[in-house]
This record gives sequence, structure tokens and C-alpha cells, in this order.
Amino acid sequence: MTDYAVGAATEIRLARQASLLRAMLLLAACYGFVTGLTNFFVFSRPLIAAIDGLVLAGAVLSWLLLRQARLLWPVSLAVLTFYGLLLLFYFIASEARNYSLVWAAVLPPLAFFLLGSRGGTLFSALFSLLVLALFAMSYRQAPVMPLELPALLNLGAVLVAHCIIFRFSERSRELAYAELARLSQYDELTGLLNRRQFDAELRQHMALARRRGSSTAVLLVDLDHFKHINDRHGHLVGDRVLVEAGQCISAVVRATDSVGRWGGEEFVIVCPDTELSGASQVAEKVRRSLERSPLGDGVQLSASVGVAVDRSEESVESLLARADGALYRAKEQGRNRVVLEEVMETPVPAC
Ligand SMILES: Nc1nc2c(ncn2[C@@H]2O[C@H](COP(=O)(O)OP(=O)(O)OP(=O)(O)O)[C@@H](O)[C@H]2O)c(=O)[nH]1
Repeated sequence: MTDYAVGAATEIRLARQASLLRAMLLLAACYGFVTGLTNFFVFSRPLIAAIDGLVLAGAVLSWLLLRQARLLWPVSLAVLTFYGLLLLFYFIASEARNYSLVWAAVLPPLAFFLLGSRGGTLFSALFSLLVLALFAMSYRQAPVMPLELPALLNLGAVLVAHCIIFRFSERSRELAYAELARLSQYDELTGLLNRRQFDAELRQHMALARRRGSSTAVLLVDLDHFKHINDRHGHLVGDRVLVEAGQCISAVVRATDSVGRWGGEEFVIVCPDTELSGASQVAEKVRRSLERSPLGDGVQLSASVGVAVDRSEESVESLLARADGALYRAKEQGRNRVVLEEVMETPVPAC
């Protein structure tokens, strides 16, 4: 995805995480309120009612903290840890007389969604180990543990299955997201930046250059008579020529320059901190390198290059349009050449 798209997708994910966490906190608050009143007034168990009160208080406090978006991750971790430990304590305090431990199965999916695959795995593994340790200890102190062994084994197995399923699902989501990000930034055939991403990088280079008082050069490179190559050698060879032309261009420019595929048989290069004279040398280097190297199993080709350098307060579109104008003249003048933008004469003030 472009930086903008990646940012937007991340915002959506964070908003969804916050929504789920709020829904869970609401559930915990209602549960704490209802069971607290029931345990206090109906069953006369003030200790258990006090734990219910903690469930309610934890939910309200976390809800308030969540109003600050930057606290989402720490609040998520704190909520999972707090309720995980409270759950185990509740189970022990109620002498395992209720089914509160089934809530243990809710924590791993929540942890994977809120903390990602790595954080979710770590949290769920630690929590599952704690639950298993509790089983083991309770069984050594029988008859404190009234739940039957098969029920406990089933719960343990559900916890492990949840860890596997939700880790798999979260990893799949993360991999799909990374692949979408790659596809939306790079050209599928050549692996160079695509037009949108190149545009975003050019915008950034120009803004930085403006702050530093330097200039940014743009070079548009168009392979000459590419249609003939396709017609004579076929589209597969044409594709290979495009891939190798991209590699050839990337090999001769600086690591700080960015190379993109502008579309079809046209490439674009941005050279930060570069004046017109420097850009003209880069363009000549690119042109000569493409002319010298037979590409796609021996296809000889040439390229025309148009060069422009940004002017103060100029837009990306206008800079690219001037580079395109220079490229158009290179084609008109017979191809296989570098043409620089027409430098505007500074008007001489009238005496
Ligand atoms: N193999 C292949 N060909 C492509 C691709 N994209 C565009 N082309 C071809 O590139 C050719 C461009 O043709 P023109 O725009 O006429 O340009 P040209 O033949 O290079 O001529 P000049 O630019 O005027 O020198 C067309 O035949 C397109 O089909 C691609 O991804 N793969």
C-alpha cells in the first residue's frame, strides 16, 4: 500500500481493536455488576462479590484509559493480564464451585486480536501454562477440585487449540496485509516502485529539498520503438526486456535515488539534491548503459530521456509535466538522446 494506504489500513485495524476491547469491557462490567449483586445478596458470599466488584472497577478504569488512543496497546496488555489473573484467583476463591474457568478460553483469541501474532502467542502460552499449573496443584490438594479430570483436560485442549487456530488466523491476516502493502507499492512485473508510490516519494523528496534549499531532479526514461521489440520477439521477451531495463537503470543510479515504472515502457527516476547539470550526467549514464547492454537475450535497444529540476513552490504534477515535455522533444529530435527542460529566461528588468 502507499504510505497513505498503509496508514489508513493501520488506523482501521486500531479502531477495530479498540471497538472489540470496549465491547469486552462492557461485557465484563455487566457481568461483574450482576454476579456481584447475586453473590452478595443471594448467596451471601462477600469475598466472591468483592472480586466481581474488581471486575467491574477494572472495566470502568480501562474504558476511561482507552479514551487516549495511544494507550490502546498497554491497556490491552493490562486488561488481559488483570482479567487472566483475576480469573484464576476467582476460581481458587470459589473453590472451583462454578464454571468461571470457561472464561479462560476467551483470552487467547482476544490476545491474538489485540496484541498481534507474536504478542498473542506469548500471552496465550504463558496464560495456558498458568492454568495447567493450577490444575496440577489443585489435583495434588484434592478434594478441593470438584471438576472432573476429563472436563479439565477438555478445557486444557481447548486452550491449546485456540492458541493454534488464532495464531494461524492472525499470521494469515498479517501475511495478507504485508502482501497487499507490497502489491500496492511495487510494480508487479519489474519490482520497481509503481506510479502511486513513486508520486508519494517524489512529493516527500521535494518537500525535504525545499527545507534544505536544494533541488530535486526528475528523469523520464522511455525505451525507443518498444512496439517493434514486442512485434519482433514477442511479449514474453518484451517483458524480460522491461525487467532487465529496470535493473540496468537501478544499477547505475545512486542508492539514494528512487526508480519507478511510470507505465508501459516508461521509467522514472528521482534524484534528490541534484541540479540540472548533475541530472543531465545521470541521464546520459542511464541512456548509455541501456544502449550498451543487450537485454532479454540479446535485444539491442535505445532510450530517450527527458530531464527537469523542481522550481520553488512547484507542484509534483508540474515538475513531471516539464520532464515529459523534455522527453517529447527527445523523441521528436530522433530518439536515443537526453533532452533537458527548457530553462526559463529570467526577465531582464527594464531600465
Ligand atoms: N511486453 C510488454 N509490452 C508492453 C508493456 N507495457 C506496454 N508495452 C508495449 O509498449 C509499446 C509502446 O509502444 P509506443 O507507445 O508506440 O512506443 P514505442 O514503440 O516505444 O515508440 P517510441 O516511444 O515513440 O519510441 C506497446 O507496443 C505496448 O504494448 C508490458 O508490460 N509488457
